[in-house]
Amino acid sequence: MASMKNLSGSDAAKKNAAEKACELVTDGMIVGLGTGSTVAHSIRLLGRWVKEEGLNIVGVPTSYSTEALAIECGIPLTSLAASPVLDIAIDGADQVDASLNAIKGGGAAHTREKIVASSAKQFVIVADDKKFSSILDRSVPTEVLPYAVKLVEREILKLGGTCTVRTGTGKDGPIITDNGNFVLDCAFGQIKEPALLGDKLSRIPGLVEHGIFTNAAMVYVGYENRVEVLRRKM
Ligand SMILES: O=C(CO)[C@H](O)[C@H](O)COP(=O)(O)O
Repeated sequence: MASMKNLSGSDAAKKNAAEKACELVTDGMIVGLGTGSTVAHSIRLLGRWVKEEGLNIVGVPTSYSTEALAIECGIPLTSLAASPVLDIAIDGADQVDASLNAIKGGGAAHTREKIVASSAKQFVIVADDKKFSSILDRSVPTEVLPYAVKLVEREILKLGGTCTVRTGTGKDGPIITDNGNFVLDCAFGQIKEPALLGDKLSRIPGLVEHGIFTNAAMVYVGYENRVEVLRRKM
């Protein structure tokens, strides 16, 4: 079984990071809502603020699961078609380095996550300390048109990587993304130049999107009893 979600990390550390980042959200904002167990803590807290304190925000979800959670939490939603520029996007990550580069896509939502992150004036990552690494070396999730899988596999090999079609969500065969595509997890070993690798992946026909994110303005790293905030150097 090929699956990405093999990270531990304490829920308290995730919650600390996710809730601290909510302090960036103010009245009137359009907020990109990421996907995963860490940012779910942000969504629940924002929902409480909407219900109990009258916080006036609208969210743009990055997946069907986040849409359902946001609705359950009482956060009004809009779409990118109606609200193309977001004030902030908050999302989790699978691995992040000191230069604020990140690997995302453990939940197979990285295509919509990247669209939302890129539509925001400020993209903020929330992660527990286990996700922080001196160098990115996890597999890079890629979303791939089923029609193009063999071509993408060959191109990844040419780039020095190996890839596995992701399975393991309770259905036989490949998992299917919210956009109807496959996920190929691509291992490259240590990624010394994440932006360069990202550019090369973006040029492969049929590869819809990859999980290397290089546009975070801030990363909130949560520990059991504190939060460290990393800011992009200008
Ligand atoms: O990129 C993602 C989904 O595609 C998630 O943000 C990432 O996998 C982190 O998830 P979690 O907070 O559950 O560890």
